[in-house]
Amino acid sequence: MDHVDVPDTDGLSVLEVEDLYNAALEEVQKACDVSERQRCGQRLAVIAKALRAAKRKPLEKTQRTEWSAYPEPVTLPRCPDDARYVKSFSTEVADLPAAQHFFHEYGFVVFRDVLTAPECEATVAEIWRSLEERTPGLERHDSESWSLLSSERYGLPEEQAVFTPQIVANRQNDRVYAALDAVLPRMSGIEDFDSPHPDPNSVVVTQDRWCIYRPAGDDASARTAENLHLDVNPWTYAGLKPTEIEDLRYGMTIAGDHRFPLQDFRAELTAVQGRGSSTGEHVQGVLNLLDNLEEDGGTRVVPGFHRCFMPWLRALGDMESNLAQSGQHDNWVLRRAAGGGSFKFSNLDRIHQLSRRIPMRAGSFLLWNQLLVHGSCANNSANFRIAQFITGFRAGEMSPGRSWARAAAVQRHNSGLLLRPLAPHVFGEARGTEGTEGTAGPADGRSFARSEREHLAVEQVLQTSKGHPEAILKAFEDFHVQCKPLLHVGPMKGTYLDHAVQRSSPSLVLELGSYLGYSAVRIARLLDEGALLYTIDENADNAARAEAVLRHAGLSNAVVLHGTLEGLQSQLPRPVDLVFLDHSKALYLEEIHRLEEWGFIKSYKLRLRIRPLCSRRWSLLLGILLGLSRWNRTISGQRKSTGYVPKGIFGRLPDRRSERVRSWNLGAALPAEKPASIDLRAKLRDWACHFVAESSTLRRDVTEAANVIMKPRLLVGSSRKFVDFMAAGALACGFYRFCEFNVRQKDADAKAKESYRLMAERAEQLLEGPTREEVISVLREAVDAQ
Ligand SMILES: C[S@@+](CC[C@H](N)C(=O)[O-])C[C@H]1O[C@@H](n2cnc3c(N)ncnc32)[C@H](O)[C@@H]1O
Repeated sequence: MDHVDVPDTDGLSVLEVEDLYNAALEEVQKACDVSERQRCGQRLAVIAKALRAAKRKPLEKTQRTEWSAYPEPVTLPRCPDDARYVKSFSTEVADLPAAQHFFHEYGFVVFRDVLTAPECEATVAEIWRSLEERTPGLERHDSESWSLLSSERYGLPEEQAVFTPQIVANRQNDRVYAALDAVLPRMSGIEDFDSPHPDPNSVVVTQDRWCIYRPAGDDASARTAENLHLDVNPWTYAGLKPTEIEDLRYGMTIAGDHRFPLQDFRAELTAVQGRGSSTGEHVQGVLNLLDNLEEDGGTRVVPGFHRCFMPWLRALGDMESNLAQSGQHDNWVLRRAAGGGSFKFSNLDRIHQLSRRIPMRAGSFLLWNQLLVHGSCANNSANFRIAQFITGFRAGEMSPGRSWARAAAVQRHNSGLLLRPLAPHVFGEARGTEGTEGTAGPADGRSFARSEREHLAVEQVLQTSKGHPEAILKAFEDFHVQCKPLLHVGPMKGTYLDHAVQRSSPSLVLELGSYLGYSAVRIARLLDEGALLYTIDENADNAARAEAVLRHAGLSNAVVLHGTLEGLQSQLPRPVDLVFLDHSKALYLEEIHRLEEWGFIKSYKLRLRIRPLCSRRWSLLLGILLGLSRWNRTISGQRKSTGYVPKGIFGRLPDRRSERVRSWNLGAALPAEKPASIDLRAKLRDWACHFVAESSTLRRDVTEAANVIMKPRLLVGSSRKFVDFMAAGALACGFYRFCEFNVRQKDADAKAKESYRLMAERAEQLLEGPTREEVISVLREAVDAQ
């Protein structure tokens, strides 16, 4: 492990450690290579631990004078049939007015029978399963092993949001939705509501986690810490401090730290800015999974605090005088990402006397106004306390950009899980273009399958570029690097496209594959007066987007048509002076024949997209080196190109068919040993002809990772190093697959690891004597033949 420079935090205030933490987090986000990121991540982990320790220091005194701003103590109404529980309401329509009245009065309300007993049991079982998997030795029925359950972190799991089947199902539960809908403030109609959610008043559920308090009885060390707080930065909420909530992209940007891809889901609660009311923009909630009595520990609230929020805040003064000071333990604000924060109350503050525990039955759903001070009490009983957190807000609160990014992120995390009819409301519906990977739910679920990246990209381009072609190109390129990879030709190959246009000064250009209009803008901006570009795309959404982009660029010399060459040929003028084929590689050859046959091209020079990038020799190398080819598979009867799989040196990938997009089984597809019958020479020539330099569509971090491995080899420049290039390519691909499947998606198919092992093995084989010599000789021959 590299040396990690960690500051000494002893004697620092919570605020000072918090500042160190924020700086360290920023460093992780800025780290530009894997090892730096790892080093910064280790440093961050140490500081995070110090911050947790600093926050746990005993609170000693309080000097607050704003007590007069607190609400009057109350006695809460109890359930008529069992006074051990707080009064509750059903989610039946007839019961809702009374529930709403209660909510406005006290700032919280309990809905009963929201989850059925089997749903509670399934959720509890899922939580146990997850705990047992991550805690060796823990067994739910073995009370001896319960000591392995940590009471740190308030009984919360490490991840900031959980995506397991029942947890996700509960987020889409009809009664959960009805309860949230009943108490959230409604939004008035919003013009041009451009959001993946069907309606501004759709209830969006937050992606949260669960908690478990083990029976602690008299064992103080097993109890979770008690606390009272607000999950909002009061000054931001009141508009006295800025919020960056609309900049949240939920881990969808490269800049977003992939180690904390879920932190934005937290920030969306803590960085809320109110719209002038004390109703609270969000409601927070606890879905109670076991009967929970007073002594079992769990949520408590300060009834009525929401109505005192503004006077209390005024009494506090400005935010700067409420930051924790060194050596002083008091009520204080903890600043968090995006201008958000939370407010912690000292253990000596009188507000503790005003708090009330909310005992409730299993299946009940407790909701409270986010402006209500709340927290938890320790479990002193012989029972478990287990609950799922679900909070909600109205979709209309989010700008379209944030809303689309959120829907796409949730879609990614929900991958493969059952989606119900409420999914478009609670998660948003990320629609997108053909050819993107899908995660469609089963028959009863709504389609929630497509990527939204094209939608987001065009939206960003239209918003950020001022209608100048160069600015538009730059906006696409920025989106590709900073947000999500696009399929556009990109600036590097685009330069060669520019040269081709400038060299031939065409009067009529035909482009197959408009996509979002990037290459069309490139071409059209260079055309002479009177010249025309026809660009066609078989995807209607893409054709419309390209049209919008070209209009935004003010390029009236480009005509966008929806359809294929075959369908549109009668409408297209001919002959053309330049054709840019950029639609489907599998179609190139037959389309060229058609173009000839139908009189579009009389004579031609064929330029492979990669060719101008480098000399012939280097293009050959690059093709082999990348060793990447689209792997066609059949999904629902349609051939789709779903990703990049390295073609193994010793075997061709069979056309494997699988319903599960993620189960790329390279390991099984490639034989571990070199088959005796393989014609290596033919194969290498085959590669030389078939390479497709798709680097523009690979993720930036992947190409970067590949470059780190390949660059030193490329610099050598000797033909003997070809094999090293190939081995490096295999390693880079294996590395990518390893990252993609095992780091970004923790629960991904274990076969990915196996495939990485095989790729590494293959790289080794390439470096061995006889194979190496054979490959070198064939490569020389192939280069000479070019
Ligand atoms: C690689 S993208 C084109 C990128 C674009 N030229 C650019 O650089 O901005 C491929 C596009 O071809 C379209 N496409 C695929 N098959 C097609 C076909 N047979 N006819 C027309 N368009 C097709 C897809 O819908 C997609 O939008």
